Amino acid sequence: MTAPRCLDVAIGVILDPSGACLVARRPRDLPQGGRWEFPGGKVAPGESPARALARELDEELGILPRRAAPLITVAHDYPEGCVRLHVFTVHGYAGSPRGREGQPLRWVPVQDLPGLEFPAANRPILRALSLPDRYLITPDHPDPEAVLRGLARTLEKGTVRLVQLRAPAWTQAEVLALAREAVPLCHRHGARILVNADPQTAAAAGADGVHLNGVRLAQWAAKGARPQVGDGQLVAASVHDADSLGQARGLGCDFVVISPVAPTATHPGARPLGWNRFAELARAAGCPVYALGGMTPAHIPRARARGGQGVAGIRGLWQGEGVGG
Ligand SMILES: Nc1nc2c([nH]c(=O)n2[C@H]2C[C@H](O)[C@@H](COP(=O)(O)OP(=O)(O)OP(=O)(O)O)O2)c(=O)[nH]1
Ligand SMILES: [Mg+2]
Repeated sequence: MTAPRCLDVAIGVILDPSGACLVARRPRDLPQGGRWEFPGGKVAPGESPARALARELDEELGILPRRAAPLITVAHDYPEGCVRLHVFTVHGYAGSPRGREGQPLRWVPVQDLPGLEFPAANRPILRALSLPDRYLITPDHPDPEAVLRGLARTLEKGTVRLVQLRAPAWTQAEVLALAREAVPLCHRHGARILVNADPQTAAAAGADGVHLNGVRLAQWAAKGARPQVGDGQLVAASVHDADSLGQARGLGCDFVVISPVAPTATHPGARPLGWNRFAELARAAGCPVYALGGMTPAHIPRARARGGQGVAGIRGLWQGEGVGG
């Protein structure tokens, strides 16, 4: 038996230059009624999601999108059926939005969106809006001072806002000591930092979340429990195939890193997945995904065009010593 098809829906996250976003309230008598939503609606047979977006924004708001870019695609099972949301950010449009179907509209700063009640399927959309297009992973260097110097130099450039502290060769106590210095350094630069460690170490360091490597991901998946992190804290994971992606989905990870997409000097023996496989896994992820393995900022458009949030990397994003080879 084939699985029932999902209902395809095109959605626009309409942003103004101040960083506010347009939301509408769904009529009470519809599925998910009374909740806030991003304007959009069902993709008609034979229509592309981008065309459906333009038609729906005209029907619902009387505007024509000028600059729309894919943000994320998420599938979600509601009791009444499965929906697949094709989400675009809209940065420019013709006309001025009004609720043509009588629906109340509001402009809300993006950082305040989590305070509104949205349909359950929207959680990954809010996550994607809160995450940057690159995720720096610190190099595996034997000298903690060199890691901190390189991290400071990288953060000073102002392009990195999300960091994974990764020191696989170190003891738990050494990772904690380094994390206690790296966390305030990142926060001073307005960046968030996840520690690749057990959740207690990440919490003890005051980090913004935990990054699960493949082994920890499998352990937590076997327990069937998402690691306990504080409210608003992130849980991320490293994924290499459909099995580990399924584990991350099961734990409700906030985002994942998929690798290796291209050949990488860090793991010279690993067979690259390639961009097509990356795109397939990204579509199935149900959360934002970063491409890792041979990535530089120049690959961000390619990653985004394939459903990714952006790129993750050591060499390609690091501004200090400590990256050999
Ligand atoms: N528009 C929109 N729909 C969402 C969001 N989140 C979410 O789960 N959905 C679901 C609810 C519905 O099952 C489906 C969208 O259907 P819709 O009611 O907007 O469709 P439509 O505009 O074509 O409406 P209609 O012509 O059938 O009245 O997607 C969201 O943020 N915006
Ligand atoms: Mg609609």
